[in-house]
Amino acid sequence: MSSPILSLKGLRKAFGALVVTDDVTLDIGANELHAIIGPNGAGKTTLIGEITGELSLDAGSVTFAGEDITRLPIHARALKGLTRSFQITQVLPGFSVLDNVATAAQAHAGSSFRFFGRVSAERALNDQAMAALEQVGIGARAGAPAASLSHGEKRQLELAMALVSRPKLLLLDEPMAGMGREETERMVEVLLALKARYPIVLVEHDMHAVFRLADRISVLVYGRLIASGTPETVRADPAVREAYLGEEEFA
Ligand SMILES: Nc1ncnc2c1ncn2[C@@H]1O[C@H](COP(=O)(O)OP(=O)(O)OP(=O)(O)O)[C@@H](O)[C@H]1O
Repeated sequence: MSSPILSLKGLRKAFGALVVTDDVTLDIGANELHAIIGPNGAGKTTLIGEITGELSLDAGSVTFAGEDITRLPIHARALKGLTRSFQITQVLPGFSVLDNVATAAQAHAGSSFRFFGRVSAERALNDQAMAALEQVGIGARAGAPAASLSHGEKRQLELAMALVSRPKLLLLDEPMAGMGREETERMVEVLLALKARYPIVLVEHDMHAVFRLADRISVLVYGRLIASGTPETVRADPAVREAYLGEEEFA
């Protein structure tokens, strides 16, 4: 692997007596979509929280784009391009889809537009927002109120809001959650296009989606990585098959 965009070394975290991250060491390549799978309660969301800085670690280190960020707070990590989408994004339902994304772009840009006039700054933010909406496949909905979007379109909007923060790595926690077949298929198509532009860490329960998207897969069980490798290796791994006993993707 060329030098990884993200390196996790010996991560450990316990909630009381419950060890939820148990000596996790993992490299995420600069050009890969890396899926993290595992049964309910395995510690996947916790691991994402440790990467973003929402959760503190008991031990271990996190290196991002060559820099040790273990002690950096969440907003400092976000500014460096470590971008989480889903579960924390605030969509403003009364605003249009475009305004939601433009507002997110402005929040990220901070004062960097201060040399522009107000009108050209607004135009630049709107152009950026429109480009992000096109990338996630809902450009045609730009003028609609966010409240009128379907569940699947809302997740696409959240993804567009993540894209305008100029991510160096996208962390996606269950982007297909609550979606029907068609919406899932649309999101898979969006992510297939995005993975050519961004490295992605994907936590997802939908195994069809995972196997279509992932370059590599890591499997967490009770906070421990039991396997990590290409989809073919992971699918054939006896320990993984045991953890996923009965699931058709591993049959
Ligand atoms: N703040 C907390 N305090 C105590 N226990 C917690 C806390 N957050 C998570 N846990 C526990 O840590 C374990 C891992 O939870 P986590 O949500 O990371 O799992 P997960 O793999 O993402 O699960 P799912 O697939 O169901 O979303 C679970 O047993 C959960 O109950």
